[in-house]
Amino acid sequence: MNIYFDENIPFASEFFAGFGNLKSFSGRDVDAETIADADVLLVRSITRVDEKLLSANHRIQFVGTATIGVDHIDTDYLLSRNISFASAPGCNATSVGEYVISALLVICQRMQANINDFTVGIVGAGNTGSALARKLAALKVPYKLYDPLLATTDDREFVEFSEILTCDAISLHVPLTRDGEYPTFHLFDESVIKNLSPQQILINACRGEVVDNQALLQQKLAGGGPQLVLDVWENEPNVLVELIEYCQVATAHIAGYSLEGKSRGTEMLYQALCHLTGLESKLELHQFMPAGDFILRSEQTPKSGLPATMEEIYRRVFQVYDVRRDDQIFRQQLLKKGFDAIRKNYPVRREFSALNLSARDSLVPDMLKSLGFSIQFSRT
Ligand SMILES: NC(=O)C1=CN([C@@H]2O[C@H](COP(=O)(O)OP(=O)(O)OC[C@H]3O[C@@H](n4cnc5c(N)ncnc54)[C@H](O)[C@@H]3O)[C@@H](O)[C@H]2O)C=CC1
Ligand SMILES: O=C(O)C(=O)[C@H](O)COP(=O)(O)O
Repeated sequence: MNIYFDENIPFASEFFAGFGNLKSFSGRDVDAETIADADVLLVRSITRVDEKLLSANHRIQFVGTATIGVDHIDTDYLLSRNISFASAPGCNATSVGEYVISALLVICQRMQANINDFTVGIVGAGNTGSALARKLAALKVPYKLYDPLLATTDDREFVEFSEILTCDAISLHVPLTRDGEYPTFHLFDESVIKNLSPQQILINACRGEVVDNQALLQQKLAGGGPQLVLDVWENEPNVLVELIEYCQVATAHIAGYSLEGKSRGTEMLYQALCHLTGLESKLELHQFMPAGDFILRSEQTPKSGLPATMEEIYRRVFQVYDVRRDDQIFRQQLLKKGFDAIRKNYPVRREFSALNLSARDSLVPDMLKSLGFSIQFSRT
């Protein structure tokens, strides 16, 4: 069996060597000829899988994407050729939630605001939106959910889109869709954006095309528009460079790039391929995952003035993930190295759960635990 995989899929060799011959490719450059003899194709979000890519291949049985989003896959075409398909729903949802929490704390610190005074509007209440909601709940930050597709079947309380637009921060967690009753392409178009005030925060960590980037830029040039946290951009890798200087946080589509998040995607495809081939699923991610290794550097501690408990939250969140690192890399390296190179060389980032703390070392162990950190509550 020939297994072709994107070179940016972590632990691909560890998980898939048992299935046959492994060959890696560059996700942006792969073409029909390269994968003509693939039985299995494993991609990430930058590879469009469609008739053009698979036209020269008459043997492929399985396509997997180690991502949550599937907007790069022509699933109708796969179905028409009876090719099995799997994605990795939820694999990096925690990572996205932690990205948004880190970004909100950075902005609160800059504004000298208290995160508990914010209400966060979450657009899309699936895996990533819910991961964020759980972390906000842990911090006792009020939030509202908008998801018209879930509203009729889900027990949680939902609000109208218009109510979301009044929130202090709005965080987007929808798939990119162009059809159906609730398409998300340019859900935030000029008419929506122009009604957001400069005091509001707009966070996009789903797909760039959900927000009209030109309309954002025009609002910013006119002196208006919300404060921006942009992880995703229209037309990646060719982003609207002029918009970057207007962002509080700007990053290279890495919200989901924790080592755990990316690797869970690989593990989920392994499980799907085991299922398809009838092979017993013996490998588990924890066999390959290194221990977390965190050193708390003095510059990561927040400025004083916060309540001690909140200071502890800032300290621990930034100890594991400070989004300013990725913002700085993006601003410094985008023009010199390019969008894809920043993503390819992404430094190892762990999730909050990789930091093991003793309850005795913390002022707020319960809150940190609910936020996702590993806390040992010992009796002695
Ligand atoms: N920046 C990054 O690194 C990452 C980005 N993503 C993106 O985030 C998207 C969402 O991920 P998940 O939450 O895991 O997906 P999900 O499928 O679990 O949840 C998406 C939710 O959005 C809702 N939805 C669909 N259309 C909507 C609309 N018009 N208005 C409001 N809600 C709507 C759906 O009903 C669903 O509940 C993915 O499709 C992917 O494109 C995902 C992971 C990482
Ligand atoms: O899972 C998703 O959906 C994402 O957006 C991924 O984090 C994107 O990562 P790449 O597939 O582009 O490496």
